This record gives sequence, C-alpha cells and structure tokens, in this order.
Amino acid sequence: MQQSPDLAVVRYGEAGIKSDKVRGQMLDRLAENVRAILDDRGIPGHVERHWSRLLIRPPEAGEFDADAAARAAADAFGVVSTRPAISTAPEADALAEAAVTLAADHPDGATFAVRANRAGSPETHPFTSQEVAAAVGAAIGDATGAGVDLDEPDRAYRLDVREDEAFVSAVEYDGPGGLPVGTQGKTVALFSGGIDSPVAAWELFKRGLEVVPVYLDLGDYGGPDHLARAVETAGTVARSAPHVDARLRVVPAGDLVDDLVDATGATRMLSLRRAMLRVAEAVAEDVGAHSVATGESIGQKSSQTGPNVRVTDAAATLPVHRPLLTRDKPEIVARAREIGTFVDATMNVGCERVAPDYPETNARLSAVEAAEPEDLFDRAEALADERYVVDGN
Ligand SMILES: Nc1ncnc2c1ncn2[C@@H]1O[C@H](COP(=O)(O)OP(=O)(O)OP(=O)(O)O)[C@@H](O)[C@H]1O
Repeated sequence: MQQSPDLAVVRYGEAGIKSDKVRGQMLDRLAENVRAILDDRGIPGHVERHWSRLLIRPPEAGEFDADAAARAAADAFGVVSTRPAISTAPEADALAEAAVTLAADHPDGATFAVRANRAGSPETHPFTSQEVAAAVGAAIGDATGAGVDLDEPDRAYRLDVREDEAFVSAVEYDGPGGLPVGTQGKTVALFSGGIDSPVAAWELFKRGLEVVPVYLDLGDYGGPDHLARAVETAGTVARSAPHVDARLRVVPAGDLVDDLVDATGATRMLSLRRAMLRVAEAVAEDVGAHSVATGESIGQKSSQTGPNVRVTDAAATLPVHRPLLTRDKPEIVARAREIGTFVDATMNVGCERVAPDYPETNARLSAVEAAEPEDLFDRAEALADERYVVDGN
C-alpha cells in the first residue's frame, strides 16, 4: 500500500477532440513540453504518454515528489488539470484503501464528495462509476466521520479508473487549457513589457504558438527600467515553455523615434506603430514566423481606435494577431495578475511619452502616409538586423 501519491495524472483538453492523427501529434508534443518544464525546474519524473492522459511516474532512481510534478505540469499549455495520485488496481477494495490513505489528512468538519470516472467495460470492471463512488465514499465516511456534500464539497476525492490501473487523488491543480506550444507554428509579438503585451504573448502561447517577443528600445522615451521590465516579464511568460527560444529580442529604435517625434505631428504614434509592425515582420522573416502580434485592444487608447487600427494594419503584409482585441482592461489586468506579469508592469510606459498632446483618433491612411518619413519602412526593416537577444532566465 502506498502512503502518498506515487504519480501525477495530467489531463489535457482540446487536443482530445482532434482527429486521431492530429491528437497523436499533439500528445507527443505535450509530453515533450511537460518533460521540458520538469527538466527546467529540476523536478524528477518519467513522462508517459497515453491516449487519454499523460502520467508522470517516478524516475528509475532517486526521489519523486508527485505533488511538485503535478504542480509543474499544470503550467503546460494544453493541460486542463493535473492530480498527484495513488496508483492502484482497478478494483473497488483497492480504490477504497487508497482513498482512505489520502483521507488521513481530511480537515476536521470538511465535507467531501467522491467523483468517479471509468473507462472500460462491464467485463473489465464489475461496477459502475456510481457504485464505486458510493462504496469509496462509505469507506471515507467511516474513516473520517466526515459528511458528504455532492454539490459543493470542501474536498473532492477523484477515482480515475482505466482498464488496467486506477488513480486516486484528493488534490487537483488547474492548467491553462489551450493547445500544446509548438503545434501552431511561430509568431513574432511586439512586446513592451507593459500590462497588455505580456498577456497577449501568454494567450498566443496558450493557443499553441511559439512566441518570439520583440522589444523596441525607444531611446530617451524608454530607458533601462523599461527594458528591464520587458526582460523580466518575457522571462515570466516563457517559464511555461522553457524549451522554445522565447528570449527577448531588443531593437535599438531611439533614433527612429526621435526623428518621428521631430518630424510628425498628431499621427506620429500611428507611424511608430506602423514602423513597429515592419520591424516585427522583418524579424518574422528571419525566424520563420507566419504572423506578428500586438497587445492592442480596440478603443483602449487613441492609437487603438477602429479607424486607427486600420491605418496601422495597412503597413503590414503578414497577419496581425491581436488576442486582446475585445478584452476590457480589468480582464487583462486580472489575467496579468494570474500569470505573474502584473507586479512589474505598472510604470509609465514609453509610448505614452511619445504620444502627441492631441493625437488623431480617426486617421486617414493617406494623411498618415503623407506625414511620415518616406524611408520609414526601410529604416524599420534595417533596424531589425540590429536586434540583440537578452535572456531573462
Ligand atoms: N516599446 C515597445 N516595443 C515593442 N512593442 C511595443 C512597444 N510599445 C508598444 N508596443 C506594442 O504596441 C502595443 C500597444 O502599445 P501601447 O503602449 O499603446 O498600449 P498598451 O495597451 O499600454 O500596451 P502594453 O501594456 O503592452 O504596453 C503593445 O501592446 C505592444 O504590442
């Protein structure tokens, strides 16, 4: 009998509704990604890929902490939840014994429920999910004296019964959901390190993209504190995908910004955005990305009004992804807090200093083009070649 969880069960989401071929590829990738997270954090464990779950079992030699493995795997994009669990034979007595072991630390006065999920047939298991849940529930009740609350239990004991093996757990960690990173190609994200662009990068990772973050150093309008913040938040976002090259690419754009501020009036911010897209596209071409991305949200700022986004996008030749397009600021802030990028993101942003006092909110493309330097895009593309990499980890 095991005294504590001896493996971690990793449950995935959307990959499960794909065709068998795609699902198989996604699961291979997910297993690889979970291995990378465990390696990166120095957590031992052997990742097994099964059709409906990943399992993290003890390594051949050495200690194993199923709870640490489950917590780390819950950071992998594509994962819905993870559970440190006791592995048993798929038999009612063994399940009850394991559940009672886990109930040793059942909090006084806390209610519980047993949730059972069974994959197999009446031939393989002589019980239904409800029957085994009731039997295990009775054993937990006898051992702890705790009351059952099926609707809102303080603790849920989970029985995950497979054909040849079953897993019993009392703890579950939520994952981000989405798709495994690396299954949707690469995008280049304009990354200021403020509140929005780290969340946008995270959302893109969540949909399975490899994200290459690009930061434009705005010279006197930015500064080392802005760069440090971008490096730090890029490192935080990339923590869940440690095996992809998501180090911050820094582009020295101070001279370009100075010239834009000197030469351009109410539309200078839009010209800067257009130049940024061209920088991102040049990087995209080098790194093999199919798109570029920003943290813009419609109407959030003068440069992000509907008409102005149209003018900005006219500079782009690749698709421009804006995962936050329809999000309200409080939602974005809540996500930033959740993923750990908010704390360092509250300083005055460089772009705010570039903005004119009376910015254009309803720009016409022809007027913006007429006002901006003729060689703006050439300079932007050339700047991409001057980028350097900063590793935040
Ligand atoms: N210095 C920069 N380097 C790279 N991208 C930038 C930079 N400044 C802005 N961006 C891009 O432009 C978008 C809009 O920036 P802006 O500062 O106007 O708005 P924001 O909503 O405050 O964004 P953020 O919170 O991401 O800085 C950002 O989400 C980001 O994608």
